[in-house]
Amino acid sequence: MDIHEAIRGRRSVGRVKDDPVPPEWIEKILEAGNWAPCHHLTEPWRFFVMTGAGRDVLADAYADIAAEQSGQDDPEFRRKHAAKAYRAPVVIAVAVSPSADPRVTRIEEFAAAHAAVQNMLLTAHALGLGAIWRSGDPMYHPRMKQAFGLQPHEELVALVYLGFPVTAPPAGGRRPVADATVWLS
Ligand SMILES: Cc1cc2nc3c(=O)[nH]c(=O)nc-3n(C[C@H](O)[C@H](O)[C@H](O)COP(=O)(O)O)c2cc1C
Repeated sequence: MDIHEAIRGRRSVGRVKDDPVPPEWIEKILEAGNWAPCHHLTEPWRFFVMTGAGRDVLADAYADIAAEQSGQDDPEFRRKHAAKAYRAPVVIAVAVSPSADPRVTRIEEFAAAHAAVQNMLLTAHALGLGAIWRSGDPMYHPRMKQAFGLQPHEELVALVYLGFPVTAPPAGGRRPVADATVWLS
């Protein structure tokens, strides 16, 4: 797929089938993330690939966070929130592990991890998969960090849900790029 076609044709696809995604496709998506640019070659991204029961880690965290925030803890309530983890057959949690090197600017470590996510979304799209970058308040909760064994200085930056799309997404839209651009010549 042509790069411009991939960039413009990629859409956030939230509704995907339960069908499994071939592991080699997942590897391809991870490989794309791993080739993102990064200042000082820190490669600060970390990937947690959840499939099948591996998604229970995320489900339990969603349920615990919702229970803590609402004060409700009945099984039905927990199940409803846990269900979010099973919206796709593959969920890849992307974290950033910022380097301690004094030359490194923390915000740039996040920039690199975000670039990794975009590489992954584009690769998923080029493979014909549907994918969506999800965050949401629970992603930033300490319980979510604990779920993936992150250290205090590390953060989750994305929960990438992916699978085979149920339907083709509607065409996207953006304002004209000129509206976001200043030419200095
Ligand atoms: C940092 C980030 C976080 C996002 N979090 C969510 C989310 O929690 N839920 C969601 O439905 N979409 C989320 N999105 C996807 C955006 O809603 C989506 O990219 C936007 O609507 C544009 O649609 P498109 O991706 O199809 O072009 C997120 C996107 C980014 C970049």
